[in-house]
Amino acid sequence: MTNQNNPQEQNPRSAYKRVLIMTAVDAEREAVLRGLGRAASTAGADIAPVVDVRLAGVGPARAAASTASELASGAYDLVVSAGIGGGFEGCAPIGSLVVASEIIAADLGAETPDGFASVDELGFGSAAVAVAGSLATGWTAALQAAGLPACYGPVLTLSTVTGTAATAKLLAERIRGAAAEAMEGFGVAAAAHRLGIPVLEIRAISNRIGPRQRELWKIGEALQALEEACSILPEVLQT
Ligand SMILES: O=C(O)c1cccc(C(=O)CC[C@H]2O[C@@H](n3cnc4c(=O)[nH]cnc43)[C@H](O)[C@@H]2O)c1
Repeated sequence: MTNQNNPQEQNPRSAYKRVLIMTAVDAEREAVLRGLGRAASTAGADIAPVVDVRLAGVGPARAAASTASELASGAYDLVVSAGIGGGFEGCAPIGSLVVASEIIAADLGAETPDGFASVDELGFGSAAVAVAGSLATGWTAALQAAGLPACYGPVLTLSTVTGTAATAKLLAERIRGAAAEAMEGFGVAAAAHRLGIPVLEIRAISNRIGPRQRELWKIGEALQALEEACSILPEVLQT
């Protein structure tokens, strides 16, 4: 992170001058800030982009509205949806990180007698937003190189946290390779996409997706992983 007074002059070598990170809740925001703070004390921090971390609120609608309002300043050239999330079994264990390869509104569509039909199939736009691909793969590789368990795969956005094995199975079957779910990514991405601003999503896994067992969520572990991931981000943005 750099001083925010004059970003254009302070980071001439970064492709991204000013980055907006949106988190749902304050505990996530604090974890992101701790990670960025660690990055600020490492070599190269003088050319790192300016990063602002703002609250999105919980759920895609709040996230879209909050992100659109932040982006109205015209100051940002990259947006990141960051926070904790649920991990699909066999893909993303608790404490690991998932960098989105695609951000998918998994419940945006219609139930039909033949199963779920997405908005794409219904002819009302797309339920997927593409991410800044090389940045996303670069972040994943940097996380892995730092010894952190990280994978690259579709991250689903849902307005309702999945709470049964049956729904988890349906989602995994419907969205091939689905790695994680959370509640804000598509809202953040929709706001960014509308303005043509590249977007990323990262989720630190606090719980397994399936039967609801809130008492087993490892939020502290996930927030620690989120902090680690964000300590690496400025370096990734400079390469
Ligand atoms: O209680 C706490 O200390 C605390 C700290 C940080 C975050 C929370 C939340 O409950 C945030 C809710 C947030 O988490 C995402 N999330 C996490 N797991 C899932 C999931 O399995 N399915 C969907 N979303 C999940 C989601 O993005 C929420 O906004 C609490």
